[in-house]
Amino acid sequence: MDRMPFVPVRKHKPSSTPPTSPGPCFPRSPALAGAAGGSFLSPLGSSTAHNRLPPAADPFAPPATSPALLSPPTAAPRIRAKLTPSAAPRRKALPGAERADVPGHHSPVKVRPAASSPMLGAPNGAGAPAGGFGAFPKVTSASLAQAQHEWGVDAAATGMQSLQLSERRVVNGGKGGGRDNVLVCVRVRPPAAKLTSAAPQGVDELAWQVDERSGKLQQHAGGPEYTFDSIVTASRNEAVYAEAGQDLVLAAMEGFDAVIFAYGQTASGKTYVLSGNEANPGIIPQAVSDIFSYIRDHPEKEFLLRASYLEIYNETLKDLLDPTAGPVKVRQDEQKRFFVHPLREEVVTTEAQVAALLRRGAENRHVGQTDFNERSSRSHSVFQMTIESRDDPSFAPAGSVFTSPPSTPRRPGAIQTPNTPRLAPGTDGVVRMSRLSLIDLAGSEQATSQMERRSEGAFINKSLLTLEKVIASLTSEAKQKPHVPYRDSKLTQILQPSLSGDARVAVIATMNPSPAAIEETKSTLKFAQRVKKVVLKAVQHEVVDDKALITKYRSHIAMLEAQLRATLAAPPGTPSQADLVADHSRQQKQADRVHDLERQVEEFRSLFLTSQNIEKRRLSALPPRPVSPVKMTRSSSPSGSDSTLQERLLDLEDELSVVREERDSLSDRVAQLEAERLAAAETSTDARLAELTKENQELLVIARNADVEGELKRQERKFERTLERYKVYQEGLEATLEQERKRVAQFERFILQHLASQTDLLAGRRRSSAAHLPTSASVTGFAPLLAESPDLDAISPDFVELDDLQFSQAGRETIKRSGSRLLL
Ligand SMILES: Nc1ncnc2c1ncn2[C@@H]1O[C@H](COP(=O)(O)OP(=O)(O)OP(=O)(O)O)[C@@H](O)[C@H]1O
Repeated sequence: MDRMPFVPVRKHKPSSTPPTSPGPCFPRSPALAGAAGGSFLSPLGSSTAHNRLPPAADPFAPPATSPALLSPPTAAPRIRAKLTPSAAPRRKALPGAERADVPGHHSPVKVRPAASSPMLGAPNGAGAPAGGFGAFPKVTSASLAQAQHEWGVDAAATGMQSLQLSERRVVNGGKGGGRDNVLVCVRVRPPAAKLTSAAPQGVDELAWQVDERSGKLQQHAGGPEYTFDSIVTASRNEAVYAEAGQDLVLAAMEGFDAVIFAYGQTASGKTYVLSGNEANPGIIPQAVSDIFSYIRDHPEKEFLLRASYLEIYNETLKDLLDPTAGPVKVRQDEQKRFFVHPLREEVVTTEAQVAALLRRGAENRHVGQTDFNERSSRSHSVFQMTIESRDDPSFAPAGSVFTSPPSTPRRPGAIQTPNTPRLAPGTDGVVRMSRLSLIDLAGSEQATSQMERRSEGAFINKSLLTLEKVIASLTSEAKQKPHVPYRDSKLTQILQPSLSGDARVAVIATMNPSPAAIEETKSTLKFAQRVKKVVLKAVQHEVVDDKALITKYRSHIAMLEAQLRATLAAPPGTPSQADLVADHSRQQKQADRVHDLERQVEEFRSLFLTSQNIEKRRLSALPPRPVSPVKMTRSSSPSGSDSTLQERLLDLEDELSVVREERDSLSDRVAQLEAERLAAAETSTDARLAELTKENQELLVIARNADVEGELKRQERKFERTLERYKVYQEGLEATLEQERKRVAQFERFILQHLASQTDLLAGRRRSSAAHLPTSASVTGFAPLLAESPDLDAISPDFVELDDLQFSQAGRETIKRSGSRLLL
């Protein structure tokens, strides 16, 4: 399957109605599905089928395959713009999306598709209107029976008797005169009691009487009757899409700008109808699905699609695909048309890609809880798809052989496949460029209990009020056309190019049928009534210069191919023994260059969508189909043995499919090799990176070590110097100490001598006093005497005459510090 589950933009409680089938990504309406083998036939190509009123019992029963689908697609109407000199891009659109609009109310490019077109539906028959929006016939939607079944509402009891018809007539089918009005479809939400399982299962009182057949609506209590293009009460979103979406999507595919917006009070179902949920896909997923189906069904064209997604919150624009980018602004070009810049646009090639993009954008949207809606959109969101297309000159109608010569010479031996470039440089045709805008407006609300919600509400209401004023001015019947205040809000600035005339516009007015919401519903209906009067003159946009992205990409591919040719044509290396290595590396470089150019060409080509590659993408998701024995037999039988042209064609088709398979397997091989090459490159890059990191770390360590060493050395030197200083100091101290020691010893000696002499003297005196010994007795033997004398301790230093002693200053101080009484 090429469809991935579609995740809705907003979270909704699953519809009370079980889906008719499990919800694939962007599931098609069962009404849109083809009959054969579940395969899908373009809903756009089979609009006839949609117009058939489905059986009452099963309003979404698959229609029979339209034979028109099998007709050669060349029968499609070819529409060419007759561009005047002033048809150069009149408005500067989004970056890379310049467009040439055709001025004038009677535009030569405003073409009504032929009713007999196989793409556009059946010949004008019952219910197939002509002209205006009706040029693309309307389809029926769900019946009252379904609505009643879904809502569990007794129509008689609720005053909705008029809904009891199983078929609805096409409302407001045709408008002539080259002018269209805005298409307005009212979508009536189920009553609250049916939305929440928590709510009592009683029947909500309904304030409105709805007649889906005539598109009329009136309050039970009386009051004005409102008439719209269509009214849908069914829960299934397919019904709304059929009424107000599909025609516009088709128009967009044909080169018309188209805008669909949902308007209504908060919680009335705007997001539900636009985005829906997996079980009940909304307008956006259905539109995307149809866009891809249209491409599948138009092999004569090639397409380039891109998408953008932005929101307006509190009058500030935010690019939902690139929310961190700088401020997004609305600017005006020289034609005074507003455009948004800068805005990220992404080229998309599959539905799954678009679904992913929508999911990404939705995650960045502002939502909050209000008194009325658990997840209320607090912003207006604008999802846009830009569609570029052009005729494929190399297209050969179904059944014919692929005969066009390739525009790019291939390398010898390269397999020529139908995927070779389709357009040679210089043969580019006119490009159609259009934009489909799907806008989910924030809900208007009268009052809310929360502060933040209140300020948001003020912005929301202001922009909606400005929208109303703009609509009022546009529909004014005053002779002098009033000023249209587009400028007063971002929303109206963005809508200006569409509302001012050259786009197709549909408004889905959503309403809550409860009496509690009557005032808001009335104001929604009044708005819808007014907007219906806006007259449009939609024009088909064609671009003849190279402003279209499709042309730019094609030119780029041509340039790359030229480079590729030049690289391939480069003379082969002249190997010489001496220069063998250099030559080898040159050849390697050349091969890499070729590979790179081929990859680039392939990458750019893959952005283009054709019925062929879209189908290939879809099939590549399926398991490979074995070649049937019949085919093998036929392809191996000698050519010419089948004489009929039919047989020959079948053979050729088989050959073609073999070549395609071969091509596919080669592409796969290329992809595999590329992946291997990238992996190898990555591995070697990783290895080199690791090496460099290691080296770097080592260098860092070395650098740091170098530093540490330096630091250590510095410290060491410092320590050494300090040590030296200390050594000197120590030496000084030691010298001083030595000196002091000497002095002390000297002093001791002196004292001892002094004591000895005193002792001697004393002893002499004693002797002389005792035996009259002479006082000149020798002091020899003083020491033993000193040691032995018990009286020595009693010798008082007081006897020493300090003044007589030879002390140094230091010695004196030492003695002083010792507290000796010598100095006292
Ligand atoms: N037709 C419907 N069928 C079933 N459920 C619906 C339908 N319309 C709305 N709902 C439910 O009603 C609730 C509110 O719907 P939704 O969020 O779409 O309203 P809203 O108009 O977008 O509100 P807001 O302006 O606050 O964003 C949702 O839970 C949604 O599922």
